Amino acid sequence: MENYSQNDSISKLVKCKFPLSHSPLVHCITNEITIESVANALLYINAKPVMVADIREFPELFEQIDSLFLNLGHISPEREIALLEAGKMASSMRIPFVIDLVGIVISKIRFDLSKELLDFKPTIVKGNISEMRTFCGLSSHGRGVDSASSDQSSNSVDELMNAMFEKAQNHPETTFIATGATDLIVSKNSRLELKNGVPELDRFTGTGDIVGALMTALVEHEHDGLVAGVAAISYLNICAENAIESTEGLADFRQETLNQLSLLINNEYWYESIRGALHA
Ligand SMILES: Nc1ncnc2c1ncn2[C@@H]1O[C@H](COP(=O)(O)OP(=O)(O)OP(=O)(O)O)[C@@H](O)[C@H]1O
Ligand SMILES: Cc1ncsc1CCO
Ligand SMILES: [Mg+2]
Repeated sequence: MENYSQNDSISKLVKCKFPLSHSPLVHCITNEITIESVANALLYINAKPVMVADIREFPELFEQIDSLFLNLGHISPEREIALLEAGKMASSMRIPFVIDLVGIVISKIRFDLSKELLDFKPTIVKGNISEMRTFCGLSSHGRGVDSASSDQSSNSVDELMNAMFEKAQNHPETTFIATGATDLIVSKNSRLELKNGVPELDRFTGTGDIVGALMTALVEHEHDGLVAGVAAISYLNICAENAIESTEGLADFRQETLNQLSLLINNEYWYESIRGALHA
């Protein structure tokens, strides 16, 4: 395994992702708690958000969108129907889409829904480390929508990386991503760890939703979930590293992290700050 210093091969992967060469129209079915932050985060990186949950509009809307974000954060019977219908349509129309496993540790309803959505061959399935452990059938200490520090020990992270790699062998079209102090990005042929970010990212709500939406903006028609995942996580986490330098208090930190989403683009060499390791 390579070390966690700035890593040339990872940097080369993501170099081309920012700034976006066009403004992709990103359809989000997401939770009401963070929906405004998610929409603005997409606008700050020059993508176009559109939040639509009424399935009657899907046939026309799906002719217009470039990618789709399906977030399980606040489900209801109607939302469940919309998530499944959207996954089915994206799959049949070959529109890249991302599933965010928010709160999957809470109930069997969310767990079963995530498995149904997996059948539609998403480009990316992501969650925090505890959520991804539940999804992979491992024990998990997650509470509500947050991950547990006990799931972040190096043994637990190694165990999760192996479980995700096994999943990827059975689902070769999908990239599996677990976020936390260490982020794991796994596809059929690749395993990566990323180490940017600051612990305060776990202290305001919506960072997971935002990073999920950012990767949705970056998936392209060749459905490259791995590169989109690495670029989105690294970009947000380096924004947060910049923000922590100049702020005090969580509300200011939140504001400045979001502000940095629109500013870091101006640094042509932002990707040189990525710390990661690529497993052979
Ligand atoms: N302790 C940490 N150190 C560094 N970066 C972190 C840490 N915890 C989370 N992050 C970063 O914050 C972002 C969100 O990850 P996190 O695992 O908190 O998502 P989540 O729990 O799904 O978020 P949400 O609060 O929206 O539910 C990711 O980019 C991740 O790399
Ligand atoms: C707090 C919370 N509860 C359901 S979704 C959500 C936002 C974080 O994803
Ligand atoms: Mg969190």
